[in-house]
Amino acid sequence: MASVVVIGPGAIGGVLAALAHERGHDVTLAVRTPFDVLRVRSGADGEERSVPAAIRTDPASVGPADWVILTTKAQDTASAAGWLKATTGPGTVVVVAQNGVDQDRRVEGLVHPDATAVPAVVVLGAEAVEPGRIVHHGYGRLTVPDGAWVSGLSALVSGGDDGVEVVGSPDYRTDAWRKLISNAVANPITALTMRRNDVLAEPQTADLVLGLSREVVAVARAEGADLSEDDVTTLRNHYATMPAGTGTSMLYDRLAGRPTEHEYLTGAVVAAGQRHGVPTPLNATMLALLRSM
Ligand SMILES: NC(=O)C1=CN([C@@H]2O[C@H](COP(=O)(O)OP(=O)(O)OC[C@H]3O[C@@H](n4cnc5c(N)ncnc54)[C@H](OP(=O)(O)O)[C@@H]3O)[C@@H](O)[C@H]2O)C=CC1
Ligand SMILES: CC(C)(CO)C(=O)C(=O)O
Repeated sequence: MASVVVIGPGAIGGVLAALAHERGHDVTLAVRTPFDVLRVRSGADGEERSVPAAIRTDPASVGPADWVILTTKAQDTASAAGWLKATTGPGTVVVVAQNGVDQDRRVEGLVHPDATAVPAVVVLGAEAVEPGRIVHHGYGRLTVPDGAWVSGLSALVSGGDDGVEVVGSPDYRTDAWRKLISNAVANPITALTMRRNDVLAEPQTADLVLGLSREVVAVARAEGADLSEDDVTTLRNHYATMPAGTGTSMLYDRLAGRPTEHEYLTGAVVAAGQRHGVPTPLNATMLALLRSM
């Protein structure tokens, strides 16, 4: 049994915490807005399970753990500094399960110097409908760089009918940028239109989806990621077949009136484009709109 602290058990952290608890691990939830018990539902009509993991609101009440899974929004990482300091020690593996690229750099200087920070690409559809109450809309995969942590992370959250697959990648940079295509397309379009993902498959958004994706691929290639037009095609096919009713984390934030993560998604694309002299006019336009929301 491993000790696991999930910092920010909202949509993603709630699902991962439930899985680790149900697999017999000692799970602590490090929360900002308190709730009585974590509840996770698989699918909008599925059965809701209660997850009696320990809930803590004060970093002084926790100590170093084997695993720390950070699932706050990227812009909230700095506000979790107290938790990261209290829960990490020599040997702690800190999985930064957030969208964007270079997630591990976000915790530099915030974790114990002998802890290991591991970035994770999260492919998992989930929604926090209220603090501590999560709907897992479907699928689940964490992609991390190849390394010793892959089997340990699998033991926390994989297996069974509802487990999350953990994949060790030999080319994590490419995987992170591939995921960022989706986050620079789907997240802004759904958040700005206040529509669920079906908006991405409609004819009036087709040129925008294509143009935004191609800009991200061009920037990603300049960053050393091995992406191509095939990745754009794959994404468009994916949008054509997505289950009805799903949305994006940025849409859920906008619906709930919370700050959005755009600086770490569209903002990261525009900033990298500027570094490499790769034009990103469509992403820059989206960024201006997102900043004005
Ligand atoms: N939801 C999804 O389908 C997907 C999300 N992602 C990515 O995963 C990451 C997590 O997203 P998601 O789970 O949707 O986000 P949520 O907003 O649902 O959850 C984030 C949680 O972090 C908590 N939090 C924020 N700051 C702190 C803090 N200082 N201390 C403790 N808790 C804190 C929030 O608390 P409070 O209740 O107070 O707001 C909230 O419960 C993001 O990077 C997102 O882009 C990736 C793939 C899909
Ligand atoms: C589900 C997905 C892939 C949409 O881009 C996502 O990462 C998010 O909601 O943030």
